[in-house]
Amino acid sequence: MENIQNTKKGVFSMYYPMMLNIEGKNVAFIGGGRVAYQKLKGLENTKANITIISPSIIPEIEEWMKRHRAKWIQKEFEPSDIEQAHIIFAATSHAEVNREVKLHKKEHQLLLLSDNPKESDFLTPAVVRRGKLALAISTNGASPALAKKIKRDLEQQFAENFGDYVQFLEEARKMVINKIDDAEKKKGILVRLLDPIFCELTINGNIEKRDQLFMKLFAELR
Ligand SMILES: C[C@@]1(CC(=O)O)C2=NC(=C\c3[nH]c(c(CCC(=O)O)c3CC(=O)O)Cc3[nH]c(c(CC(=O)O)c3CCC(=O)O)/C=C3\N/C(=C\2)[C@@H](CCC(=O)O)[C@]3(C)CC(=O)O)/[C@H]1CCC(=O)O
Ligand SMILES: NC(=O)c1ccc[n+]([C@@H]2O[C@H](COP(=O)([O-])OP(=O)(O)OC[C@H]3O[C@@H](n4cnc5c(N)ncnc54)[C@H](O)[C@@H]3O)[C@@H](O)[C@H]2O)c1
Repeated sequence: MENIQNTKKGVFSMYYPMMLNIEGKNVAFIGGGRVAYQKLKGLENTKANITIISPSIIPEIEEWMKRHRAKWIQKEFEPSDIEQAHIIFAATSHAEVNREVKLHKKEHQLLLLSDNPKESDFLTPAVVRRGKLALAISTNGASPALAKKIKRDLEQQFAENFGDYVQFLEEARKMVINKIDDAEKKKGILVRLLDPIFCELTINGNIEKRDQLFMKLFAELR
């Protein structure tokens, strides 16, 4: 009940959403169980340097490592393991080990304690990805299960190939920006590209018709 009152008064700390480019950054996992696996999947295609420190890893992680680059060091946590890390996931089943990670991390390193959001520097939202579109859902830690449920709902709303539409918009935008100088005209075409017909034609695979329509619009409005 105390939390409900805090929320009403607006005194809880709000987390800040960001899209991080972590290519080449060192990400350390302490623990190689279910939670570590869930967070690892979220790092797919980020090109981060991932190291897992854990005496054992679950078979799912072993399988995952065949398709994605990550290094497993089979041992228990020691403070020297996180010296070079930019981001740390402490996901062991032992609260005291997680606490030790917190104790030894430096001020500038970002730590997630899987068993203690209040003591963490960040949390991980539920994410729906469709190509370059990312929809992140967070409850600020209030109800991870709700974040997951909303994710499932959104997965139904956004077709599997919705990323193709985002790709089309990116390419069309590049062309508009390269070929048109007038700011108002540019904006006009970019807004018209959001007409649902372009989305529908892309999702249904009518690419030729979509591109014809785009060229027609481009010729009319340029
Ligand atoms: C969304 C998602 C993303 C992801 O993991 O990638 C995510 N948790 C997911 C699922 C999930 N987690 C838990 C359940 C069981 C039901 C329940 O307990 O409610 C379920 C549901 C299930 O598994 O079905 C248990 C749980 N979670 C945390 C604690 C510790 C605590 O709160 O103290 C405990 C208790 C552990 C215990 O009892 O010991 C903490 C966190 N979990 C977060 C994220 C962060 C807040 C996100 C936000 O709300 O903004 C935060 C704060 C830190 C973090 O981990 O980042 C992912 C859905 C993934 C997907 O399917 O897409
Ligand atoms: N944040 C979340 O979304 C979430 C969800 C569920 C559970 N949890 C919490 O996360 C923690 C981990 O849960 P889990 O289901 O992944 O547990 P798990 O038992 O599947 O995995 C724990 C991992 O920690 C490793 N480990 C144990 N001691 C270690 C040490 N000294 N050094 C390095 N690694 C060590 C084990 O080898 C194992 O790989 C629990 O505290 C749980 O309460 C968090």
